Amino acid sequence: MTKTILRALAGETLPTPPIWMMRQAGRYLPEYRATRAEAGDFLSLCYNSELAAEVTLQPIRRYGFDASILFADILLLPQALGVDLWFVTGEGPRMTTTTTASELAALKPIDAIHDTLNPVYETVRILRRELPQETTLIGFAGAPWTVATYMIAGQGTPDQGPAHALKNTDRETFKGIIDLLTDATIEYLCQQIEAGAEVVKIFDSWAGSLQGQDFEEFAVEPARKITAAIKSRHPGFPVIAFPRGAGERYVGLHEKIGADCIALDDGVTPEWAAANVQTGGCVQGNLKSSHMVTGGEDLVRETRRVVDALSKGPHIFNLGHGITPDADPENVQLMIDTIRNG
Ligand SMILES: Cc1c2[nH]c(c1CCC(=O)O)Cc1[nH]c(c(CCC(=O)O)c1C)Cc1[nH]c(c(CCC(=O)O)c1C)Cc1[nH]c(c(C)c1CCC(=O)O)C2
Repeated sequence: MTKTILRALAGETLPTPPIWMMRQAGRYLPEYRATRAEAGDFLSLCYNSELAAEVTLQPIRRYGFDASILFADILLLPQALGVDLWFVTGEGPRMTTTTTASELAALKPIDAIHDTLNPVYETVRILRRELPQETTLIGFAGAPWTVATYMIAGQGTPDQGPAHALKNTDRETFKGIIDLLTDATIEYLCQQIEAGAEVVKIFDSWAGSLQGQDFEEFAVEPARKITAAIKSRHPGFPVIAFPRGAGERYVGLHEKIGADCIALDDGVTPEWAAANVQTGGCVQGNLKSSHMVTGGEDLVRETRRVVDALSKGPHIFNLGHGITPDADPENVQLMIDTIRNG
């Protein structure tokens, strides 16, 4: 029997939506913290295929989610292109910046990325052997714009200011970065697919800060190119696009990007999404992740609200963004019970 997530992605309306959560393998789980300590640090965990597979499996064992997402990070790709990457505890990622034509030219050729990323493909192979038969394996990459915002600033920024500045002052170099990331992402995702990923998701966490034509050119168009290349090499292969913060621009995105599913953040209501986005195909989302911290009746009510609002079309239940380290694991169970038992 076809796995539930693949059925939803193919456009089927299911009586109970399949469930997974962004960042489901993460610091809110004691077993994750233990394995991360064993690995030493976050990046060592990403490149240790056995341990990365182990943390991917932990939330599947604990909760029986319908899908698991490969444990890795969107910033491994720029690292594979030759950028220095490290994580500062309590602050987040840091990397050497790429802001000039010569720095762009000094990056490694796309063919070389697999030397660094091979352990990620090995994680995928291990997972396909070890996941329960009914669990779908999702691979992923960052969208070019979101990855570029980190490469240009050298860190996370509240408003992606440095990337917007480069876009406006040296458009040629900026476009060169986007084009390189687009092509590299295609190769990266295709290797994940060949290793056994059954769906891929493109994370564009900062899509919402692109305005007007920039949104079309640097959020929609790269996602469209990546999706088209994947589907030309692997006909019918399902793709989820997550242009976070798209707001009203979520309308029509299935068609524009060619994706099978559009993932929704919590900036739109599920009722609005049912009327305006789900009409184009499967949607994923969009419970506020703060309910995993606060729990209680609000969690139950809002979970039911998302399920009910999106029940008339293809829907994969998820949060609007990743679960946070302060979430209570019991609230995750309450959410799942609410979805599965009404
Ligand atoms: C912007 C971004 C990154 N990484 C990612 C994004 C896009 C999605 C989003 O907006 O959340 C995506 C990502 N990061 C991670 C995954 C694995 C799959 C999953 O569990 O969803 C995925 C899909 C693991 C991770 N990536 C990171 C962690 C926490 C690592 C740890 O300290 O153990 C995990 C589980 C670290 C990370 N990685 C990144 C940041 C900014 C941080 C630090 C912030 C934080 O600490 O939460 C870059």
